[in-house]
Amino acid sequence: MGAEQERKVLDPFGIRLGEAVDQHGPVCVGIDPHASLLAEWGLPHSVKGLRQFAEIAVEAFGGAAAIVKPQSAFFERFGAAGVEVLEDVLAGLREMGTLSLLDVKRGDIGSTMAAYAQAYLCDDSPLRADAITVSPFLGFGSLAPAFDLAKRTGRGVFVLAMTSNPEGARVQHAVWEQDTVSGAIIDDVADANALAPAGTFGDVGMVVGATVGKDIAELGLAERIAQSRAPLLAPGLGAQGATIGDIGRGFGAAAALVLPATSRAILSAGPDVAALREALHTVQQEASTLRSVIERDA
Ligand SMILES: O=c1ccn([C@@H]2O[C@H](COP(=O)(O)O)[C@@H](O)[C@H]2O)c(=O)[nH]1
Repeated sequence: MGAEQERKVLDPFGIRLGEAVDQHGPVCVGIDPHASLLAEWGLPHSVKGLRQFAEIAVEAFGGAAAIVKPQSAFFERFGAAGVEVLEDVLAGLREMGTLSLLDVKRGDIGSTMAAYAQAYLCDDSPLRADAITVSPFLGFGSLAPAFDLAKRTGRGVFVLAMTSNPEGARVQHAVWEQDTVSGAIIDDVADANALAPAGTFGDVGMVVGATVGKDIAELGLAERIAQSRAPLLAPGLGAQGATIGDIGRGFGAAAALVLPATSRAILSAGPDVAALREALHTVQQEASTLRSVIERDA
């Protein structure tokens, strides 16, 4: 993408995401360069190995997935040189016209949150992504600087609501003023998306693990999640044990908003680019089948 095109004001994130999902299906594939995957791919555990891994992943997934989610931690662990590779991953996806969701799970007091927002959501930030993950556990209101900047620059923010790990429930299912913490976050996100045009995703998404379908049912949250209009990043497929079928069974009315997300289960098909694309395609077909069933039953 040329500099001229890059300066163009982006359409709202929710609209761009909807178009990408229509084109490629809803699957979000992760770029998580685990030490074990570098070894499996025959790459050295070094910045050079990280770069090769990242270049192969961008080649495989760019232009093939609706949205690609690099996990910042696996780049940060190599220090400044690793972060430089992450910048190049984000630039590579941009050049290929593929949406990026940087998984950084930021959250802090408002004034510091504003600086995090500038780091990832500004048009001229070297680490800019189309969307980032954020943590609401310093209070939902503390995330306002990220929502504001994302809105101004056509970007998105995914708020942790019901995470895929078993430890999350202790905090997220806690009850306060007769509602669960997750329930309150879901309603705050719904308010943030209140002005989204009908029939589109809102610009504020949520993280709701593919593993938590049973909890959604038990806590009676499916309808409230569906009302939020939030695109739902649903990690947990494959390596964490969840299946596309679990989403179909557990998410009820909210299933239509789900972006099933997986990293290791697809990356373990590498380093061959065609094999990575094939692994992605298999998950995309399963997710598309689920989508057709949901649309048929709606
Ligand atoms: O609740 C959450 C939030 C984020 N993640 C992230 O997604 C990927 C999952 O990787 P797999 O290899 O498919 O297990 C990883 O980057 C996590 O940090 C999550 O799993 N759960």
